[in-house]
Amino acid sequence: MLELHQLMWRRMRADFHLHIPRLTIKPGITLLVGRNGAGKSSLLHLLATAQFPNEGDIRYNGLTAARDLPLIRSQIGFVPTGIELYEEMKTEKLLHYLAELKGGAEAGELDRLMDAFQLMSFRNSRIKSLPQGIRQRVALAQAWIGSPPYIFLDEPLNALDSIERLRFIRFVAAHARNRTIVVSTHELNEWEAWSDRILWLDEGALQFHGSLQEWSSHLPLSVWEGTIDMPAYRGLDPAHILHMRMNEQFYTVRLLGKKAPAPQFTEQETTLEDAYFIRCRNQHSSTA
Ligand SMILES: Nc1ncnc2c1ncn2[C@@H]1O[C@H](COP(=O)(O)OP(=O)(O)OP(=O)(O)O)[C@@H](O)[C@H]1O
Repeated sequence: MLELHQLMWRRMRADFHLHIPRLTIKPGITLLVGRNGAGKSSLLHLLATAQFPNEGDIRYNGLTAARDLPLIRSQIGFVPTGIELYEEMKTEKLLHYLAELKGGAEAGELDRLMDAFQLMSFRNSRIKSLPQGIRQRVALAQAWIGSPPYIFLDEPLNALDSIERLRFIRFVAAHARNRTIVVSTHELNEWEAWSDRILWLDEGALQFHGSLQEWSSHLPLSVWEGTIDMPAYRGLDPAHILHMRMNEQFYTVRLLGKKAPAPQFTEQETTLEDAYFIRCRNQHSSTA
């Protein structure tokens, strides 16, 4: 469990600060969402002790960086975006080296990780020769060395193909028990079936933290789907349209609204991404 108390961090030479008065992140998968520049990477760097807050602290099951930094770091797996790997090293050598830095791996652990991340056929390839998606898999695999109880992943699906994305999400979900995993992502729908909670940041401030069900409940707009002709389609507010598919002269539309735009529209289940659009719109219109 992670507890944040009066956390304040100011980015040097930038007009940005992250301020979270109080937050408890429980074990399971927490999705960290927000617009570009909201502070997701900043928060992950703080959680991973790659940065330290200017004020306040983070407790890792009661441990604090001020007293217990090496112990905390030994319990963290972190994948930042744009992670730099040792280009000249071969995959297996790199994982062994990183394992040594973390205090060593258990017998067979690196083979199991290379197997889980489909890296066996690249074990003797130099990092610099690997395609982007394979490098990302090496970056993801290293975070699990030592089976750490805290895992922080910054946009981990970047560069992975669809099959690898699903395989990775499944792997994370299978290893989420008794682990606190925080994943920054713009792919809410891909994580929807596998996650426990959402944490939404905007301009460095916490906007929401709760279950997926709470995230998608009590929203000011609903989601509707129906088929209409071109004149009716032209009358819709484009800002409310989520999807549109044209078949001959008719349009099948999925959109946001307080009520159905026409009688043939039916209310749809609100996905995590729909709820994100609704919440962002609502916040924007209330602050405009
Ligand atoms: N290297 C940097 N130098 C200066 N300012 C930066 C740097 N990286 C980020 N920032 C600024 O810090 C703030 C927070 O950025 P951060 O990267 O934490 O946001 P984010 O939510 O992760 O965004 P994204 O979704 O684009 O990755 C933003 O105002 C951003 O412009």
